[in-house]
Amino acid sequence: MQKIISAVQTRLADQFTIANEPIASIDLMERASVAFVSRFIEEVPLKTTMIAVYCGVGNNGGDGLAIARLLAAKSYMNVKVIILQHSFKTTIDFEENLRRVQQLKLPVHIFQSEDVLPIETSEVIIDAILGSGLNKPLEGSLKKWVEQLNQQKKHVIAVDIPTGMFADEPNSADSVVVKTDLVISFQRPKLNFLLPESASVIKRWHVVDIGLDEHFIQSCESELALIEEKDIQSILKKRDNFSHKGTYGHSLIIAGQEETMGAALLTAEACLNTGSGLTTAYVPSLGLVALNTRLPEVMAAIGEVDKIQWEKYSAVAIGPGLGTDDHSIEILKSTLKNFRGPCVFDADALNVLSADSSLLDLVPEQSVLTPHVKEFDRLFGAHENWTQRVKTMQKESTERELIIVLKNRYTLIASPTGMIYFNLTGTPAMASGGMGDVLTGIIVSLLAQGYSAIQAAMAGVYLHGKAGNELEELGYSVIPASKLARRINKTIGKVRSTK
Ligand SMILES: NC(=O)C1=CN([C@@H]2O[C@H](COP(=O)(O)OP(=O)(O)OC[C@H]3O[C@@H](n4cnc5c(N)ncnc54)[C@H](OP(=O)(O)O)[C@@H]3O)[C@@H](O)[C@H]2O)[C@H](O)CC1
Ligand SMILES: [K+]
Repeated sequence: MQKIISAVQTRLADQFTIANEPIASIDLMERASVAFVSRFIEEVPLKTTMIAVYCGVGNNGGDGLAIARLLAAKSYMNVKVIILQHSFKTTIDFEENLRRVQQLKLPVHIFQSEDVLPIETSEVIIDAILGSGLNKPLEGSLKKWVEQLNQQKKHVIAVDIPTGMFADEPNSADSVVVKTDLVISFQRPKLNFLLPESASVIKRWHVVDIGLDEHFIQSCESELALIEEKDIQSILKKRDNFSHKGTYGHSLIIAGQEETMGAALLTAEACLNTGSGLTTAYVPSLGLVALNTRLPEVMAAIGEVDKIQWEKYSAVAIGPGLGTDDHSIEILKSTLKNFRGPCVFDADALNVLSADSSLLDLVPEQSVLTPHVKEFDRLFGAHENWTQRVKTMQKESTERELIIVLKNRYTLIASPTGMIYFNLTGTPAMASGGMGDVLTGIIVSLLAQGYSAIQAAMAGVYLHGKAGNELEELGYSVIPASKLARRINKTIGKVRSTK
């Protein structure tokens, strides 16, 4: 698990590393710039590319100057430096790197506040104007310059963070930020890279290790963390000799209506392929033929709700394609009343819960809720931005002792301990109907196999995304959910075998 730290904590990590490694501040800047350049070269391999490095006068600008020098040393022939003198308060490391650049005789153009920037002729712009030191929205000449750069639609690569973007607090909707194709960021992604609002200014981001003290970072107080593969490997148990289907639990999936049987099938198929010992689907009788034909391993439960033998099941998933009519409400109420084991609430189950908060209050502790953003807002109220949603997740999860999985490009998982885990696996190729049903099937299967609710949510979300990444690598530009429901089996095997 990697802690995500704030801009303030990053500065402390920087100072701690300088004092304790020990390393001179200028050498840490050099190390960061070398790390940037090694990734930059992969992105822009052509040495004749015309590159303009836009620098501020703080340490982000200092990085920019060092990067310009390092690129020239790597035989990039057309590197120039533009210094935007937005302030006369330069840093020592900026001054030292300026001296080194001037010795090399690289072209350096300095612009003062009142100056108008000429049209940029370079193909690539490196944005080293401001980094994590941003303490207010861009205004005045800086704002004007950045607006002008954005209009030119160049290939822009930012150093650490796009100029004008806060690392860990929301930018207002009208604030001006450098629009980037790639951000090469230091040591950790910033919180805001992981929230959807960043999409308008960041196409891709990549983190490079600059050797900040990891022990210090991991000991920082932070309730935000990134899930890593090794966390999932330590969760996944191997299937023991002499184990049998009874060892791996019995999942009940309550899903589907006549027109939405596909949701039930996808959930059941994913559940089966994730290793639930037995899987039963409670579906309308009209769905029996489809279920028996498509998934012979899955048993069907049909008929009156009060005939369900709840004690047979180790875990229940309720909601995909269930509808919100009276019958669906009755099934949900019965589940809340009768089932004592772990439960996943998804899709229409969440819609019913949001329409009746007294039912939401009955959701047992340690249940897993898997809303997408609209379902989340229906459950917990409208939000102005994602920073607010992160706070709400944290509050609702700790107060209600629930695991909340807020599905997104980087899915967030809130634990009742107050921690928020971000998952980085997955791909936009997974943005297709039925993907959520598959995730629900994976999570309920893990619950039935005896994993705790937080383990099932974390492993489920990670493996779901990883299966998507693997399919994309196999050439799928869009991934049908059924494809992923079948792939998950292999993904689990691979993650477990690399233990
Ligand atoms: N910590 C690390 O991992 C390392 C970071 N490096 C690089 O350093 C930057 C952070 O550098 P810093 O000098 O702290 O800050 P910036 O360069 O981002 O900003 C410089 C100053 O600009 C002023 N400021 C802030 N907001 C605005 C604004 N909206 N308009 C105008 N000016 C602004 C502010 O000064 P004040 O006097 O106004 O307070 C900033 O201090 C980090 O991103 C990395 O790129 C190291 O090189 C390696 C280690
Ligand atoms: K920057």
